[in-house]
Amino acid sequence: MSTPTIVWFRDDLRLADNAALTWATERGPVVGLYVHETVGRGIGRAAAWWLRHSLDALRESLPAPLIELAGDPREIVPRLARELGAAVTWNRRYHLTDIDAEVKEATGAVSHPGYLLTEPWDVRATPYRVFTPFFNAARSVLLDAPPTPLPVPHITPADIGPATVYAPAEPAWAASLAQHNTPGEGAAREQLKRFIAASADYDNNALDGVTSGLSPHLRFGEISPAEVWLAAVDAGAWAFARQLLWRDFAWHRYYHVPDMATKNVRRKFDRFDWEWTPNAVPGSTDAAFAHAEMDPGAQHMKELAAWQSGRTGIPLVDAGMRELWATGRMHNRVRMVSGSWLTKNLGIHWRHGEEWFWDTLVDADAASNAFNWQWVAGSGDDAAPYFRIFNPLTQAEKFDPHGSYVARWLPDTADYSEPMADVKQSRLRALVAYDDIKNG
Ligand SMILES: Cc1cc2nc3c(=O)[nH]c(=O)nc-3n(C[C@H](O)[C@H](O)[C@H](O)COP(=O)(O)OP(=O)(O)OC[C@H]3O[C@@H](n4cnc5c(N)ncnc54)[C@H](O)[C@@H]3O)c2cc1C
Repeated sequence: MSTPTIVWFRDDLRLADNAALTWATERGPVVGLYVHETVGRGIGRAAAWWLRHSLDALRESLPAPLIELAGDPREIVPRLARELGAAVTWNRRYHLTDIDAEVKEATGAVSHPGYLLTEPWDVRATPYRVFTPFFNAARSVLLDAPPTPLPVPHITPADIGPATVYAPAEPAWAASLAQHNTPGEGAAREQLKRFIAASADYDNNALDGVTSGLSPHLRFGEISPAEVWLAAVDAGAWAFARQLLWRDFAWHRYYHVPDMATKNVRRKFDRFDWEWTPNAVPGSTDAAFAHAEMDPGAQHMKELAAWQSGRTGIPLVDAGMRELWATGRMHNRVRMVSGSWLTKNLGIHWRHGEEWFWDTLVDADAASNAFNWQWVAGSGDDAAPYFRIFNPLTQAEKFDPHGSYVARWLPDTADYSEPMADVKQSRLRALVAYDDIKNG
């Protein structure tokens, strides 16, 4: 039998339109590998839940062994390649690139595109920092040379005996996540089909509007963005297709600004007078927050805890935070409104919000989360201007006019708390804080 090829699965947990898998199949027998990486930022708990089930679905559909190991891929992948006498291939990711470079050097691995519609170095030599020109250029690239998704290949399994499986524990709220989510390639394709049938009604502003619900499927690569893009173009769903390019844009920016999850993109925000700057906390580092060392009695900690648990006294914010906890998802508009409340009205640093979303969103991804938090806070590329502070009361009137979203996630208004901050006063305070840095 010819030498096997290891397909190192990462954010591409699918068989269809998987360039690395197709490439490996054409060479001979295939063995799948997933590494639960212990280097870099650990995956959040809700996303880890999704990942577990997505890997189980992949294992069921992949007609080849799927080895799961935990550790440093720079050690694991070359070792396994040596043991099996195997070649290595993968689909590219746009972060942790130093790790991939080392593994490539050690194994001669071959990489392929497929996580994004466009490569970060392809749309323009000088990367765009503003979305609209990026969108126009990327759309032209995609319309001039439409992507051509690959079919599911005919896979020959490598004969390696029983595959190792590593199964991390489920988070405490997994039962509730399971009620609202179905991970896996089959579910992703079903979801796309359902959405395309309703895509004429796409509206990502109204809180009861139709959206695709595809973000966690795209996050874990259970369906390729190329397949989703072509379905959208076919259906004439342009407003939706435009959102897909926000995803590419966030990843392109993250590729060029890899410390986006910890540092203000617009450095004048380093001087902003946040109530609580993460690296001002004794013992904390950029990589990890030392929550245990903080004073739980401090006002800003109480405020953060109230925001996390949906008890700020602002109905739209609290409904959103409860939706997040119950489902691992949150409507995009409510993400913006609750993020604005935390960073602007409560004056708490955006990294605390980013960290919470990282842990509780099933679609949490390194680029989209950091990019959007900095967008909300005003400190990012093409960000909402700082003085654009969402008023959560008028936002609710406009986008949830019958109150059905709030009623769904916040039915228990009897013991409902008073707002922790006055909407108007806290807005004015935020604007004064911004005045201090705006001309720097
Ligand atoms: C503070 C904040 C944090 C966020 N964190 C994440 C995150 O960790 N992961 C994530 O996938 N999205 C994130 N988003 C973007 C957006 O809220 C979700 O992608 C969207 O709500 C998912 O629902 P949907 O699949 O029904 O979206 P649809 O409206 O159907 O959009 C289709 C797809 O386009 C992409 N998309 C849409 N809006 C955005 C956007 N603003 N930025 C990047 N991609 C976008 C997603 O892949 C989405 O599935 C965040 C937004 C905010 C304001």
